[in-house]
Amino acid sequence: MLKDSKKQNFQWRLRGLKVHIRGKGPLTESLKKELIGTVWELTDSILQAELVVSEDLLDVDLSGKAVVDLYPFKDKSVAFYRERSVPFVSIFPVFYKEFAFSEFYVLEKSEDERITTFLDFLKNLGIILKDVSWGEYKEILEKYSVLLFLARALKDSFLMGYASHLLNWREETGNFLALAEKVIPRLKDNDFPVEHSELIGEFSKLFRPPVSLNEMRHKIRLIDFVTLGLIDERMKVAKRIAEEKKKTDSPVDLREVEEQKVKEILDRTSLNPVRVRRVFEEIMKLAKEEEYRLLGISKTVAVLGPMGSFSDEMALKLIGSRIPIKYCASTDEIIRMVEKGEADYGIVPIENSTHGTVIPVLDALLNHEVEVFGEAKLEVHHCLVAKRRLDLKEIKRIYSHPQAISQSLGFINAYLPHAEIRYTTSTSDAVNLLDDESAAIMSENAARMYGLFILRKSIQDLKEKNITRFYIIRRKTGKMEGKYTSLFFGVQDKPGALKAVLDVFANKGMNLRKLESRPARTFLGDYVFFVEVEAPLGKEDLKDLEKVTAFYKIIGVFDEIEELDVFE
Ligand SMILES: O=C(O)C(=O)C[C@]1(C(=O)O)C=C[C@@H](O)C=C1
Repeated sequence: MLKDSKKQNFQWRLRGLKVHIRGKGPLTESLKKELIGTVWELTDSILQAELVVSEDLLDVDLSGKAVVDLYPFKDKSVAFYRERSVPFVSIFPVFYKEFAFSEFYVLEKSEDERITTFLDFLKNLGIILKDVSWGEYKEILEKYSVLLFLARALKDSFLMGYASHLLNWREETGNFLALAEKVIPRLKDNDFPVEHSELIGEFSKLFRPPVSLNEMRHKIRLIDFVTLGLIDERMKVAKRIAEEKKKTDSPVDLREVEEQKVKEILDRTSLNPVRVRRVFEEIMKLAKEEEYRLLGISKTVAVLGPMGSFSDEMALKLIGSRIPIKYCASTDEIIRMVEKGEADYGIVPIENSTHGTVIPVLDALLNHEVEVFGEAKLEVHHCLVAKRRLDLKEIKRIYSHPQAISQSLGFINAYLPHAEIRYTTSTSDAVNLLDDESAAIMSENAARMYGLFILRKSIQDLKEKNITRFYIIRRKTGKMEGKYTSLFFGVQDKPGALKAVLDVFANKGMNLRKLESRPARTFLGDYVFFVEVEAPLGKEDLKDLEKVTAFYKIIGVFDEIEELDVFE
């Protein structure tokens, strides 16, 4: 127990062992530095062990003395004692005030009577001594860092600093002074409540196999506590990352980073990979929620990724920031995410002035429960890009999204007839496939973002009016506000059935902007129709539609929008 922490010479008693710290004058900054000690010098009487500490081992006169080495980075300290032929025992953990520990690991020891007496003394205190190899020691050090993080959860500021240090121990090895600088401010009050030591002592049991059911339950409780402390710590780091993201306007949600992380984790476990994945995905979800909250973002927007796709460009135009964007691998995934509530909004291309309707989007809108509540247009210019400067005739393959390929067919047929066309899930995704003999078609922005070489600009067939129209979707609300209505319908297989539906619109003076037919996927020749009507359909209109259709499904009533509010 620490008796007097304010005076220069202070001592405490732990399980009968009196520890005395030597020092002159008041507790100065330099003495505080010394408190980060590493060696205990064993005097004649073991009960008067004296702590002689220094941040620099070389300062200590060790002649004729035996030493208890407490320095955590033992490859340094053990070599030091060996070189000087000082009898020593190298133990872990640092039994500073945490003398409550019930286990000590002994890494190396000299044959010396004082050392033997000292170790016997520890044993008599009920402490278990375990000999460990260097490999085991490294593992223990890492586990110990987890333990110390618990101390952090307990708001013990000294151990808090030390714990964070230990987690970075590889980087910090050899930089003891820097460590001291970090930890010393935390020693300011010099107040180490002993309860913490005891609790930490409890936690040391984490490393001992539990025997009774009670012990096992206790151990699980402790592990949960430590896990929570670590998750909390993780959240703090994520929030700091969020601040960085704000500076660079980078998205919070980074699927590729997450996927890579999960892969590394799964490589290290033999547990059920599906469940382990779920655990970590949930933790990352928590981190993302915290990041969004911190950044004042309450809504997220799913678009086709990776960054640099035309959908990304559209989103940036509508939102003004990439922070709320979630990048998806396909338009189908976007629609599913919105349907499930995993993203508040989705931005999907519905048609292009050169290539026409984006069929996969149309089909997905029929099969999922989402609602279009806005539309927006983007002028699209394509560039031919490559990893290096290439002559067009050297290009063996061209990678891009089917829409971009189709919009640039004139150029491809004229200048790249020899090249093989390979489709990608988005224009920007082509960057992941490029090699030295291939080119991609993507936006100028994407090419710059990925540091690609622009071989030709504006290669799309329609030079001025290559425009893509996007639908902005959300989960179904049933609201019917806006100038336009999108709907699917089916009719009976009889003459004039389609005309009867079109007449409903014609008789009401409603112009049609778009008409498509899609296979109903029942029998050959069965179709579902899609129309965009230049009017908001009301209850009466729907009643009239019901009379002439086999079914209908409203996809949305909407207006053209210029911005999308994610701060609501
Ligand atoms: O690495 C980041 O950018 C983070 O914000 C951290 C984190 C995570 O929790 O692991 C969170 C969100 C990103 O989707 C990826 C990873």
